[in-house]
Amino acid sequence: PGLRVDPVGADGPSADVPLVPGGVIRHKHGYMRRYFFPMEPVPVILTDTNLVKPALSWNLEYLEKNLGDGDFSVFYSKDHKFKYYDQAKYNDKVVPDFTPPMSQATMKFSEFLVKFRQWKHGQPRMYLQHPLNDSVGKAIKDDFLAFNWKWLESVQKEHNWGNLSSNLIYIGMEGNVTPVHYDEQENFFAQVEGFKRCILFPPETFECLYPYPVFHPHDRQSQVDFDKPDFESFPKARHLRGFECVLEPGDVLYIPKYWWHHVESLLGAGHTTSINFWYKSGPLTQVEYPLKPQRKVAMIRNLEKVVTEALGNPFEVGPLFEALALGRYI
Ligand SMILES: CCC[C@@H](CC(=O)O)C(=O)C(=O)O
Ligand SMILES: [Zn+2]
Repeated sequence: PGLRVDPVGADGPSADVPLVPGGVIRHKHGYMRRYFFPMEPVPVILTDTNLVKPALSWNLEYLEKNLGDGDFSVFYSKDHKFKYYDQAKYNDKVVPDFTPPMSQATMKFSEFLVKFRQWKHGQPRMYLQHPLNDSVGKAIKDDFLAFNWKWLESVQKEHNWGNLSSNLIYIGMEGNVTPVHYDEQENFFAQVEGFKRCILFPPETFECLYPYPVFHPHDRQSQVDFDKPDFESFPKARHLRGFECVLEPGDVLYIPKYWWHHVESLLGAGHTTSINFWYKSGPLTQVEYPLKPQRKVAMIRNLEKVVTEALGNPFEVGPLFEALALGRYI
């Protein structure tokens, strides 16, 4: 449903090219949305880790049979974008006109599957995102225990990472997008079913992606809309250059802490299933100079928090930093 001839498709009109305002780019497995910035290939995709090898049999039927009858968190979005927001930061005094861009429901996996399978184009899209916890059935537990933990633990030790904080399973519709954002944890992102395009930008891209203020519900998310960029408000977005790859089942992508990433499920390629492995960072090593960009982003976040708390009002933060910098540092 929803796949129609699109005259602006990369290779000209052909059956089943999805109708996307900005046009699409054909990929061997489906279609990718076209964006305004240049990209080069991600240099390294891990294809032989066997990290989630047992999960390569996790098709929807297997999951329905074995995931158990726990509750699952499912997000709904009126468009293709599932932009994360922190419910806890949703404070109408700080952000008076904030409207959550997606809604969340909790349901049994079987209920999710029924809705997921009968989805019609034009209805709100769905994205199941839930921690793998011990409510899952025995078969899933056994598969999970058979993940390549030995390799993962060797990496964790070698890089002095903290503990594994969570494994989330993601089941998305083709064409779903998680807009560009960064996380504060190291992430091994494993693709299980379907094809996911990941676009990465290094941490120093902070100034071209204009993240929301730390107290905003969209903290860590970029204000730049890749489908409709506002170059007036965010002029440096013109300088964006990304790294892209399309993950296939069995591929693992290392998304380092503070690296920006945009993730989309290829159009015309069926649903996607992914599992991520988020690690807390290890103990702070002593500061080394020159400061790494990650360290500067962490510093900016701390400054925003301290100054916002001290001023007691997020709207005074801008004027204070202007008074501090204009004519003195800029
Ligand atoms: C909720 C976000 C999940 C994932 C993106 C995706 O697969 O859609 C991601 O951003 C991450 O694993 O950090
Ligand atoms: Zn992320």
